[in-house]
Amino acid sequence: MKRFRVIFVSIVLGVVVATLSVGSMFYLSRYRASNEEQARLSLFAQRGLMRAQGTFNDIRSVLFTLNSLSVSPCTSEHIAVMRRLTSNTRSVDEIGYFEQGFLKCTSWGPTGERIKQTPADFVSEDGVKVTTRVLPLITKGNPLLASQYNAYNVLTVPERFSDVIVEEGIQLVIASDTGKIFSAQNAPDLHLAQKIISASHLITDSSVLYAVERSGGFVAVAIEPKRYLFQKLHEEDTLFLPIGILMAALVIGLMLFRMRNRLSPLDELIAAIKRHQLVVHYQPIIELASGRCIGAEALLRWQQPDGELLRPGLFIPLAEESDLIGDITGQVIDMVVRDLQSLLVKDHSFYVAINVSADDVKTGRGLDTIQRALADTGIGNHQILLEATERGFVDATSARLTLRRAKELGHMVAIDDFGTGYSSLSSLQRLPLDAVKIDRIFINTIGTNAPTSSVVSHIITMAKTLQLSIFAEGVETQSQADYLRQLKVEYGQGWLFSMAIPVGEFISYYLKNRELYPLESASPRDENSD
Ligand SMILES: Nc1nc2c(ncn2[C@@H]2O[C@@H]3COP(=O)(O)O[C@H]4[C@@H](O)[C@H](n5cnc6c(=O)[nH]c(N)nc65)O[C@@H]4COP(=O)(O)O[C@H]3[C@H]2O)c(=O)[nH]1
Repeated sequence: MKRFRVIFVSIVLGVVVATLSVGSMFYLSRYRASNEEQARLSLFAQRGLMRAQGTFNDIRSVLFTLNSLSVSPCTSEHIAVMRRLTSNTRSVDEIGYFEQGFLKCTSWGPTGERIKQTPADFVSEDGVKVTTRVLPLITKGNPLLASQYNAYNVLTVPERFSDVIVEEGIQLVIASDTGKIFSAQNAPDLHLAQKIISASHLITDSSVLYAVERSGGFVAVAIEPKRYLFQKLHEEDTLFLPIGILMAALVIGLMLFRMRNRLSPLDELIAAIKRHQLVVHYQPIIELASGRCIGAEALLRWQQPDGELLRPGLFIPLAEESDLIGDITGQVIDMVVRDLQSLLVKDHSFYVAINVSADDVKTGRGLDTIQRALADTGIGNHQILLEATERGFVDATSARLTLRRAKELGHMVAIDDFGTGYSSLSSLQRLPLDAVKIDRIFINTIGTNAPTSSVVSHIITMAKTLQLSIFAEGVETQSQADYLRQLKVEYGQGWLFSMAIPVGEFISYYLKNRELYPLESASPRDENSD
C-alpha cells in the first residue's frame, strides 16, 4: 500500500514538475520574444516620430523665414529667395505664394493658373495648417503634403516624414493625432493604423504586433505581422525549451532517486525510527507454580500507516546489519518507561524483559542507554531483565565485560532462544548469567514423538546444574505448562496465557491477574537485589 502510494505520488509529482519546467520555459520564451519584439517596434516608432518632427520643424522654420521677408511678392528677387530655400532645405520640395486665397507664384516662377489654397487637415500648435495629398499642379507629380502659414505654402514629398531605416517586415505610419495619415513605409494596412491611432486602449489583432509613440500632435505607429514574432519565438524556443527539458529531467532524476531511497527497506526503517512508528507490545511472563503474572517481555512492532503491525523478525536483522539497532534499543527502553513507569514503581517485584542485540552486548552501549532512560524514574535496575541471544556471546571477552557490568548495575541477564545456537554448557559456565529462556521450538516438541523432544528435559537439567532460572517460551497448551511445572521450570510465557498485547490491554491483564493471584511469591530476583 505504502509502496503503491510512494510510486503514485512520485509519478504525479514527476508529471507536475515536468509540465511546470517545460511549461515555464515555454512561457518564458514567449514572454521574452514578445517583449523583445515590442521593444524593437517601439524603437522604430520613436525613430519615425523623431523624423516626422524634424521634417516638420524644417518646414516651419522655412515658413517663418518666408513670412518675415520684406521683398515685394513674386518679383525675381522673391522667387530667387524661395528657390534658394527650396534647394537648401531637404524637407521642402516647392514653395508657393498666395494672394487673396489664390496661388500667385512658386519657387519655379510666376503662375498663370488660378489655384486655390487648400483646406487644412491638421493645424499645428503654432498655426501651421497641413493638408495631406495635394496634387502639385505645376510638376503634376505624386500627391504631396502642403504646409501653409499665412501667404506661403510649402510642398513636401510625404516620404520625408517617415524615411528612417526600418528592418524587413516592419511597417511605419506617421500621422496627426487626429488620425490624418502623412506618410507610410512598407505598405501598412492604413485602416488598421487609423484604428490604432484613434483607440485609447490596446487593440487586439491576432495577426499583428504594434507600438505607438505620440508627441507634439504627431503619432508614429510601427506594425509587424505576427509571423516575425513566431520566427523569434522559434529562436527563443531552441534556447529555452532544452533548458526546460533538462531541468525536468534533472528534477525527475532526483525524484526517482528519492523514490528509490524511500522504497528501500533501510530508508523506510530510518524514517520509521525518526517518526516513532515503532511500538512495543507486552507479553505477560507467568510464574508457573502460582499462575501469577510477575513480568512482561517487551516485543517490538512496526506500525505501518495502514495500521498493519510488522513483526521484529522482518526488520531487526536489517537494523542489526545497518547499525540502527542502538537507536532501536534506546526507543524500546524509553517506551517501556513511558508505558509502565507507574506500574513498575508501584510494584517493585514486577520486571520487564527487553531484548538487547548482539551489538549492544558487544559494545556495552545498550547499558548506558538504559541507565539514562531509567535515571530519576523510580524504576529499579533489577526491574529490567536483559535478554540476549547466543549470537551476543560469540565474542566471549566483550560479552563477559558487558554482562558483568550489567549484573553490577543490578540487571538480570537471560540467554534468549537457548538451544538454537551453538552455546555449550562450558561456554555458559563462564558467563555471569541469571536465566535461560528455552526457545519455543523445543517447547513445541513436549508430548510429541519428535526426535528433539528430549532436549527440553536436558536443557532444564543443565540450567538447574548451573543454578540458572528457567523461562519457557511459546507455551501454547495446558499439557506443556503442566509438564514444565512438573520439571520445576519457574516461568513461562506463551499464547496459553496471552499473546503480546498493547500496553493498555496489558495493564488490564496484569490487574485482573493480581486480583486472582495476590502478591506473595517472589520474582526470579527480589527487589532488594539492586
Ligand atoms: N508461535 C508462538 N509464538 C510465540 C508464543 N509466545 C510468544 N511468541 C513469540 O515468540 C517471540 C518471543 O520473543 P523472542 O524469543 O525474544 O524473539 C524476539 C526477539 O529476538 C526479537 N525482538 C523482539 N523485540 C525486540 C527488540 O525490541 N529488540 C531486539 N533487539 N530484538 C527484538 O524478535 C524476536 C521475535 O519476536 P516476535 O515476532 O515478537 O515473537 C515473539 C513472540 O511474539 C507462542 O505461544 N507461540
